[in-house]
Amino acid sequence: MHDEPNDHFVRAGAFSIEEREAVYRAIHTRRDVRDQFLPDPLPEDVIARMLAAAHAAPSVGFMQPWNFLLIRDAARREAAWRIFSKANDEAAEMFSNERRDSYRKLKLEGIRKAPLGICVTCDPTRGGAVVLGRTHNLRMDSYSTVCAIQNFWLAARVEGVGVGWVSIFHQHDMRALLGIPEHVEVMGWFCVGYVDRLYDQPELALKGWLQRLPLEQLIFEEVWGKVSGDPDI
Ligand SMILES: Cc1cc2c(cc1C)N(C[C@H](O)[C@H](O)[C@H](O)COP(=O)(O)O)c1[nH]c(=O)[nH]c(=O)c1N2
Repeated sequence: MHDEPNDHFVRAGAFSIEEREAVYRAIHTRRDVRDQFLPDPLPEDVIARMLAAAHAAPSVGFMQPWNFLLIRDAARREAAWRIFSKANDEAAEMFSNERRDSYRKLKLEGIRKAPLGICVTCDPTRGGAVVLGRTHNLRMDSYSTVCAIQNFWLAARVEGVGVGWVSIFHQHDMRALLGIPEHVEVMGWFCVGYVDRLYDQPELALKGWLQRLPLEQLIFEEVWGKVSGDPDI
């Protein structure tokens, strides 16, 4: 028996080395952007490609529960910022002393600076009363919408567009501002725009809030808690 060298054949469906590197580059250099937005409006074809990427996401039972509300109006973005600001003050109070001071120094949104806001929603009624794959965990609709968001985020990266996820607000405030029906979940407000720079690491790591965990500590073998090299239980 001998091993076939890998580069002598291309696995069905595999990308070329250059394509693979490009995809991994998009994944590893995607960033959450808060403050680096430029005011330039995004061309419609760029927005269309990013939304098409979002819409290509997997979804439970193919229910496609997402909607994308595009908000360009500065006054409405200002109102969204006020909604954020109220919740952000509440959030700061949830941390104790030193951590609260560090929290207050963080910039956690670019709602007014980014020329485009996109509110992504999840409609749990989209697929009818019973949805294939969602029968025993109703949250699968939100998980599906997060897949669409991640696709959007990666597409934005390859377009040179920055995206920042803002989740610090009361659902009912955002629903009221944007006329979103009561039964629809607000997944986030996304600040979208060209950027003057991208950090090479998560901003929260650079600012000393939290660091990336070592991957090897997060991979278990066979049973919860058993990491590679541990003796068999
Ligand atoms: C569900 C969810 C919700 C939020 C976020 C992310 C996700 C997945 N993130 C962005 C988050 O802080 C960021 O992704 C991590 O810090 C890692 O940084 P990079 O995305 O790798 O740059 C985020 N960032 C922020 O400044 N304000 C926010 O309200 C949120 N909310």
